[in-house]
Amino acid sequence: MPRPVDVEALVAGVRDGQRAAVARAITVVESSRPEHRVAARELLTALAEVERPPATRVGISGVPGVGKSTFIESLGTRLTSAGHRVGVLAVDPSSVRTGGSVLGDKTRMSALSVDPRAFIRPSPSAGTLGGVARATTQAMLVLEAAGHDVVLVETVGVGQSEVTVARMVDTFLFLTLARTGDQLQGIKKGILEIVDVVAVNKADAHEGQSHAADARVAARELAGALRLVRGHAEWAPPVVTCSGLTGEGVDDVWDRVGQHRDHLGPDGLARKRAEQQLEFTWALVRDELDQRLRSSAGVAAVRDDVRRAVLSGELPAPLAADRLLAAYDGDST
Ligand SMILES: Nc1nc2c(ncn2[C@@H]2O[C@H](COP(=O)(O)OP(=O)(O)OP(=O)(O)O)[C@@H](O)[C@H]2O)c(=O)[nH]1
Repeated sequence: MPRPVDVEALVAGVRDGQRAAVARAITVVESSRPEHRVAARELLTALAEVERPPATRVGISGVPGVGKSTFIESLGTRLTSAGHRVGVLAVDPSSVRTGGSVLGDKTRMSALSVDPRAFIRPSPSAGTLGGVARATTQAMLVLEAAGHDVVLVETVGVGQSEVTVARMVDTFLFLTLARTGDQLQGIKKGILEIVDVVAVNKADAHEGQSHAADARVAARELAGALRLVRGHAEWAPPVVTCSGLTGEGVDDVWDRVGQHRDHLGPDGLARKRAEQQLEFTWALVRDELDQRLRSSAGVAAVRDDVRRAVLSGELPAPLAADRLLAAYDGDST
């Protein structure tokens, strides 16, 4: 039997920043159990009333191996030493498929995971990217109500995960590595359109040689490429170099995040967040519709027939789509 949720006690615990309450509250808001959904709504409504200045929400992305965990460990411990309270969340679309949670792995952030001023939560595996995004957005609200003034959301560049994260944060930071030749190789064009700050990581001595100069060349090339892609946009994303391992340049990266925030200003930030809420609303609706389509009895009844007819060339795709949609509509009316 699941424990019943004492929403009032949970709200009080979260408000006091008690770790156990924060962890439990996140479990409740992430849960898809019907009894939790009711508690989650009550909880989120009550937490929304906790007055806190808006936290700094930063998305951090980069390919596997770019050094995200090491960077977050370095940045996070600097921030907590400076008096901040830091929450780390993760959006890992691969956990949707495997049911496992990879990102936000505490063992890879050994100092931050035992830091009393930090709270790390791995990616939920909530069924779909939309489900993960919903869970993470709500976890972010819990962390903020608990007094975390910085929330870092880590993601890898799989599928739509970067765009999803960019839509839930104030500033999107992309970590990359210096490459010889084409700096853009391996960077999805879409990334350049959504980044606010870029950092060329591992700008240190490794494999027996210094990579700081390569990183600076890479940063210059990337800055040029960004100017081409973004044109004369209001904000020209800065490209800096850093090393999560030695900590060099990490403060500079954070300064750039701060500059981006200053550039938005309080009104810009409020507008951005309001627009994100609207986009998120529709993303949730699309996600839910997709789920309903998959579980529709009407669609299930005609699916095999339609499949056979399309494969044999009997039924053109637009007509096939109409048939599936009619079956779905029949289901929902
Ligand atoms: N030289 C150097 N190596 C680094 C740096 N940051 C991370 N590494 C190394 O790069 C490897 C990957 O680091 P992680 O921090 O686990 O990277 P990640 O991007 O979180 O990795 P994934 O789990 O694969 O997504 C590890 O072997 C780190 O020791 C850095 O700034 N400089």
